[in-house]
Amino acid sequence: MQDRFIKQISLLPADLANELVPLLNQQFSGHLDAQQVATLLQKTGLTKAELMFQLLNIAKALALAPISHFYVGAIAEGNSGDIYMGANIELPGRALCHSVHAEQHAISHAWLSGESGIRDIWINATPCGHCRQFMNELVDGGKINIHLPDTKAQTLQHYLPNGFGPKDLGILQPLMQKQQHELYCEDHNDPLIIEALDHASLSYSPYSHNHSAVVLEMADGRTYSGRYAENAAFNPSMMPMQMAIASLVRHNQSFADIKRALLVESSVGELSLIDVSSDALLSVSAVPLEHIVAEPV
Ligand SMILES: O=c1ccn([C@H]2C[C@H](O)[C@@H](CO)O2)c(=O)[nH]1
Ligand SMILES: [Zn+2]
Repeated sequence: MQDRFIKQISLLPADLANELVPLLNQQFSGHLDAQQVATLLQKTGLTKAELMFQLLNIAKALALAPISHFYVGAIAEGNSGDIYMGANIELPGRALCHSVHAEQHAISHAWLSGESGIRDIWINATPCGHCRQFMNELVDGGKINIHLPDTKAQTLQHYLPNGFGPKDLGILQPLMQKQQHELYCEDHNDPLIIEALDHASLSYSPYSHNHSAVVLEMADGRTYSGRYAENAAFNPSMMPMQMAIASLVRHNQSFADIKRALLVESSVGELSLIDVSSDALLSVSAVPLEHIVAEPV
């Protein structure tokens, strides 16, 4: 089991802890498939709600909060029934606007894993206004059930009445609906570029058209990617660098092992993420940010 879960696992009921220990192996990165969840329910006799609130203790352990020391965990259930954990991530020494909220982290985790929508989300603290707005960008966002400790589950619509969302800007294909914005670049031989182009084509940037993605490559050759996810209210948008860093943290990798970092963005966007991405990267690594501007196919 990974060291980061040792303290949290001791807070769980013994039979759940016994079932979880083998799952929290070195490969664990906050994902449990529907079958694993069903097995945990069956082996422990817990209700779904009881299990999810217990699992938030594990999700919380994925946090990186050097500024607030306040640990938030979230678990998003995708349409497939698989569950995706996330936790808040604060970038050391950087502006607070670089932070990733637990809800954004869990949702981006589900999106990167190929989910087409979120049905339910469990959070150990009430979602802030920024997260309510972020969730309102999702397919059927208003219908997502929000589960908080000691509170009746309510929809996002309840927590964000009269919400502003993509429809207000004429966007009818919201976040997590399949995007396809193929990009082209001369260099076909660099696997990092190919991976970044693939993710950029799946990015969600209906407002600026800056289809973009970041890939971080580690010393052992593993890669962690992030796609740009815009928001109708602009400021709650999630940057591709933050999404890639969140993925790296979830996989229990060390920033010191980042060997290459690449940002690919579309030439037709109204803006560039180069400076904001470099600033975020610099907080965790001295590796220079490689930058490619790609043409739409
Ligand atoms: O809805 C919320 C509210 C706060 N936080 C995080 C952000 C920051 O890291 C810390 C303090 O606000 O808690 C979340 O993750 N979700
Ligand atoms: Zn929030």
